Amino acid sequence: MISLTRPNFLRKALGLCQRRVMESTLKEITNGDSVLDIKDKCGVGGGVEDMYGEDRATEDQTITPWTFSVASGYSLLRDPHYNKGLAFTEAERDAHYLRGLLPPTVSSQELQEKKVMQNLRQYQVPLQRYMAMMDLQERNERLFYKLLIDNVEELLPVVYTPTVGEACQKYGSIFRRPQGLFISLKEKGKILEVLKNWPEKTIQVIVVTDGERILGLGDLGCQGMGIPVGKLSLYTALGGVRPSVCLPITIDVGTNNQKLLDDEFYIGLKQKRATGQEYAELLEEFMSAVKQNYGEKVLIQFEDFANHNAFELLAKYHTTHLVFNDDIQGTASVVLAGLIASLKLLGGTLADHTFLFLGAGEAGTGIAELIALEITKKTSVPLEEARKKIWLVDSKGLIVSSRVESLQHFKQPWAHEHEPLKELLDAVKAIKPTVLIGTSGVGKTFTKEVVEAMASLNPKPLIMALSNPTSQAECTAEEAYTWSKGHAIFASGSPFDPFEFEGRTFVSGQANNAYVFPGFGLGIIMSGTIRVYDDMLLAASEALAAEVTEEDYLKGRIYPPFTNIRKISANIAAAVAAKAYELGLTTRLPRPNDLVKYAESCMYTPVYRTYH
Ligand SMILES: O=C([O-])CC(=O)C(=O)O
Ligand SMILES: [Mg+2]
Repeated sequence: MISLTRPNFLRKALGLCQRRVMESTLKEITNGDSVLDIKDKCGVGGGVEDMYGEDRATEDQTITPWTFSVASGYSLLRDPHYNKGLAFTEAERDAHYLRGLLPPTVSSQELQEKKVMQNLRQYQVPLQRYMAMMDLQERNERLFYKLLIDNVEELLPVVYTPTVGEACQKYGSIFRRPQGLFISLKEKGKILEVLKNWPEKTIQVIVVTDGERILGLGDLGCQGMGIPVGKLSLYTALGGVRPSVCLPITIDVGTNNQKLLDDEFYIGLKQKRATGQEYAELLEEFMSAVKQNYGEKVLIQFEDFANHNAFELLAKYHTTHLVFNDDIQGTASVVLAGLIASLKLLGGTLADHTFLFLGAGEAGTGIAELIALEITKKTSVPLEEARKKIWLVDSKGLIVSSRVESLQHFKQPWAHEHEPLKELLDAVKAIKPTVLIGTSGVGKTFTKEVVEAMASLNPKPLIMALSNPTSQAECTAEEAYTWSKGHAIFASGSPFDPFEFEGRTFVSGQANNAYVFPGFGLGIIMSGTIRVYDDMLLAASEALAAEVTEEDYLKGRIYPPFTNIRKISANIAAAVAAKAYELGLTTRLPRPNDLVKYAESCMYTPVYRTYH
């Protein structure tokens, strides 16, 4: 097996030369002469795709002297990309020097899957399951993804919210092997070099955090790394983006979390967060280095930045880079999908409803803006008017015009005429919303009184408790159904088990951005889209809403089950790509005729490959 440590052109060269290389003794080829040698022998030229210092245009750039070799024997068993454990066939054991390194039995991937699932289920503590899954990812990547894809409903809460939240909180203590790239203030001036230390040269998606607002858990500094790692494993499992093109990154500018600063096991910089110019300069260096190293078409997903930086980074880079903020845009797209779907149960159009948010940060204002945009697209109502159907409450109370001077800029469009109100309950009574959405990051804020008030105002109140993880949910599924006497339509950011109330089983939906970002990213990558536009988010929302079936509605859910997520992702990818083609933002030309089929054909599958 050729291990994956080579530049783009080498990949091509290898395709042609693999046999010749395999036939010659296992030789290590370093950069420079021997690499060029291979290129010559294979007749593969350099050119515009070749950005790793092997052509004239980039010859003044420094490079990392990665080597590649044919993995076999002991090292093959320890290479997570190629290891198959007991599933190596007799022929492979002969051809790859594995005899004696494995016990005699040969298992199928299915049997391995059954065994690992059995083992996982024996762990009672969610964090133990998380650690077992991370170990599997480190040991046998394909088996990890096979498990995740085949058992998505069961394993999503393990590798993603809520357990990933606890994992980040304890990341220092459970740390075994580094995952992803850490870029700290110490690397200032050297970020391009750091990127070159990553063994993969073709990267299509980066998820990056600075750890300042991890889920609803606050500043977890460098330990936020669990989030980019988890999000990218969903890119692969749910969206079919190959693991080798995914790169998790944590930018460490310090932390203001005193508990972490005092923790002897903390893995990050032990200093207060850098802000202002120092922060902006590091981010600027990062953004340019990414573009320089990976080109225009790498998707950079911002994740779990604090409000001020999240909005600023998106505003600053959306015209020059392929960027997407999951918490602002991904969450908005998923919630809008749920709202569109819920109209079948609630009746009317979006414009007929009144929305009240608790929380006016990234998710709250992002969702609010996308709802307003959808209303303007569907009616002739101008944006300003559409916004008036949407109200937000922040930690100081209802956002109203008398507060406008003191509001952060992203809240200002929501400052409508109204008397000031401090409490959510008062706002519910005064505004009379049909839809209540929690995006505050603060748990237990949809109290019994609030839910009862919603139920007294509406025959079917729509209640979304979006904050993550479960501990931060504004209310639980049980509370929403019980307090509304079974009338609420409920969705939450983290999963809740089905709940039985007065003989009826309610299955709530998980309004989590995980429904959209994997398919959204796939659509962008497969079409070679170079910028993200809001219309693409709307297309994703409509594609997701279209996946909700009668059967789902009967159970009271406004999202489809995650079991079908690969098909859903292909449809979202196709809808996003179709919109990008329509807007002229794509570079993969000509446009494939059947975008759904094309999306499916691009998707990574984790079945074992046969090694010759
Ligand atoms: O990660 C999740 O579950 C959803 C999300 O982006 C967040 O809560 O920040
Ligand atoms: Mg997030």
